[in-house]
Amino acid sequence: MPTVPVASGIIEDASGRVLISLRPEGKPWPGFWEFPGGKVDPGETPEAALIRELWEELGITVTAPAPFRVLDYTYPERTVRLHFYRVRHWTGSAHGREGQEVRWLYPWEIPALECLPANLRMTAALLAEALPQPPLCLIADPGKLPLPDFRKALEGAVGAGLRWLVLRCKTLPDAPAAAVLPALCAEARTRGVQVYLNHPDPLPDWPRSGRHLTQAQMDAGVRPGEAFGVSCHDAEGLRRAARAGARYAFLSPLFPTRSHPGAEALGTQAFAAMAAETSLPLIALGGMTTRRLPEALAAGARGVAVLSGILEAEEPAAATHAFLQHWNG
Ligand SMILES: Nc1nc2c([nH]c(=O)n2[C@@H]2O[C@H](COP(=O)(O)OP(=O)(O)OP(=O)(O)O)[C@@H](O)[C@H]2O)c(=O)[nH]1
Ligand SMILES: [Mg+2]
Repeated sequence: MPTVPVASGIIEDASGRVLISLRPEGKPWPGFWEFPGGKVDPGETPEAALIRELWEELGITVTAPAPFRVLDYTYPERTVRLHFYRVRHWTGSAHGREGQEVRWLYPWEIPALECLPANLRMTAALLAEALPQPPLCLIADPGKLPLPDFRKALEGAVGAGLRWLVLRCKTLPDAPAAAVLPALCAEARTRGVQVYLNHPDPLPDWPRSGRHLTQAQMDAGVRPGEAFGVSCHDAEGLRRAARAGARYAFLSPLFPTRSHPGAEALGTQAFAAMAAETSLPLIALGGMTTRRLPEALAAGARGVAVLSGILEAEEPAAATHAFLQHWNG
């Protein structure tokens, strides 16, 4: 089966929204959303095809498209090689010139729609860009340590460059903790850390960047506009989180872990298979060590989450630093 080259544009406006369009009746995969574009003609470069297609389909004249990703995907009827470009400069007003519906959406609004299967990984790559950087998440559970030690561990991790915190309270915090934790969240945020709250209650007045939810909490309802991620353990959970509008998913346990000795680890193969079929950026959790971090990323994780590996380390700052070295070099 010959490979069909295709050029598609991730057209992005100044507010960060991207344009997607609905495939019309009469084409393969009608009713699925895609990034506008089309087949590269014989003798044409992908860039020239992109410029031509975006004029034909949207009535815009694109300048300086930037190559972003090249992905191959095999449909039952053909294999396509998708040349994705970032498009930030154009003239004209984009509209469905062929009668197709178009929408401007934030990247995290895309997974809720029915999109071409070849584009799932592309959408995950876009969403991954919006994650805290570096994408190392500390799951900080104040129930695991005496409060002063917890505070010291957090300070150490943030001082070492940690930029992503999930504050996990499995139960309502006791009075001393409840008096301290909101201030810890606020302080972390002033230091550039994104704080996601994982808590039995919505906790409306704690400073936060978003919420981290269990499946049950997600089902109970998400506040419109609030950023959230979800803990998932299988493909069905990932599909539900994507439909609900999650910005990322934890997928666990990737490796065997002391905290859940009974749970069977997914392993890298099952993890990779799920990563290939979700539009959410996956954060690998479970038994994570600095040695295993590259394996997790090779399996398709866009980041990793660590609990005891940092919080219960002798030196939380040194442990954080060791994980971050993977990104900071
Ligand atoms: N335009 C576009 N096509 C995509 C995307 N993802 C993806 O798998 N494809 C596949 O790439 C192939 C070419 O797309 P197309 O139908 O837009 O081609 P075209 O504009 O030249 O249409 P035409 O054949 O009616 O002239 C289709 O098999 C489509 O399923 C995407 O994001 N955008
Ligand atoms: Mg097209």
